[in-house]
Amino acid sequence: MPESAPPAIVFDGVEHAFGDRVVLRGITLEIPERRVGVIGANGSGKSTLARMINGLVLPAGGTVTVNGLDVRKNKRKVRRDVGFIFSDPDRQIIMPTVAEDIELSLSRIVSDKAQRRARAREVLADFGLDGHADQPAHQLSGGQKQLLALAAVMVVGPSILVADEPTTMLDLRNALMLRRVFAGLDEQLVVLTHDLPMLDDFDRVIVLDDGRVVADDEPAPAIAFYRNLMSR
Ligand SMILES: Nc1ncnc2c1ncn2[C@@H]1O[C@H](COP(=O)(O)OP(=O)(O)OP(=O)(O)O)[C@@H](O)[C@H]1O
Repeated sequence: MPESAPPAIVFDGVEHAFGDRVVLRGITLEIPERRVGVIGANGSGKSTLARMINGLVLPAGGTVTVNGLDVRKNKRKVRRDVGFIFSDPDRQIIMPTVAEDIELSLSRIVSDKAQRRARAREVLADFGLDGHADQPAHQLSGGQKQLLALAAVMVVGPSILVADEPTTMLDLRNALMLRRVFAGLDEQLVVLTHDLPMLDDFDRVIVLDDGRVVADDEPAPAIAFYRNLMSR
């Protein structure tokens, strides 16, 4: 990213509540870093914060800006720029077969069917799923489904990827595989996770507690702060 580019993600005085429950309290953050982790106790507001980056949740107060665009006013454009991976890939996989799922994503950007089919095969190979193209998607293992969901999101070329607890369903081998895939991505990555070692080589880790940023640092000090907070 050129030094003059504005931070890709900006939260400015963001507040949010669901009914009476206040979930985010005055969040102000500029996030230009490429790999950012967000950690915090259950219910601390991580998912709500992450969903604001692609307009799945709009802030009740303050603004969220992505690639210079106010998310509230540019939801469609921002949705194209921000890929979102849910922790449960079954929420994301739509089509019966693995290849068809990728082809459906591609239909947003490639109009020719034969081109979509060829591109889907390439993408499946990139994500270690070649050989599964014609398999029913529901027959994949949890880790393979996670990879398919990721491939279907990445294939449309988002500039930012937000992943909400991407390793919760994965065994150690697949968690490590996902880490390798993430490490190889050029896109900006925001990961919400309870899998703390995953963040060791990230650029920045943000700690949320009860809707506030309570630490924001390099991984080692931020994770140490969080461990201390949770053991109190
Ligand atoms: N759609 C909703 N309607 C009502 N309350 C909600 C909604 N989404 C989240 N909440 C509440 O907001 C609070 C923060 O939830 P959020 O999912 O952002 O936390 P989190 O830090 O991601 O938690 P976890 O680690 O358990 O996933 C919780 O108390 C939750 O019950």
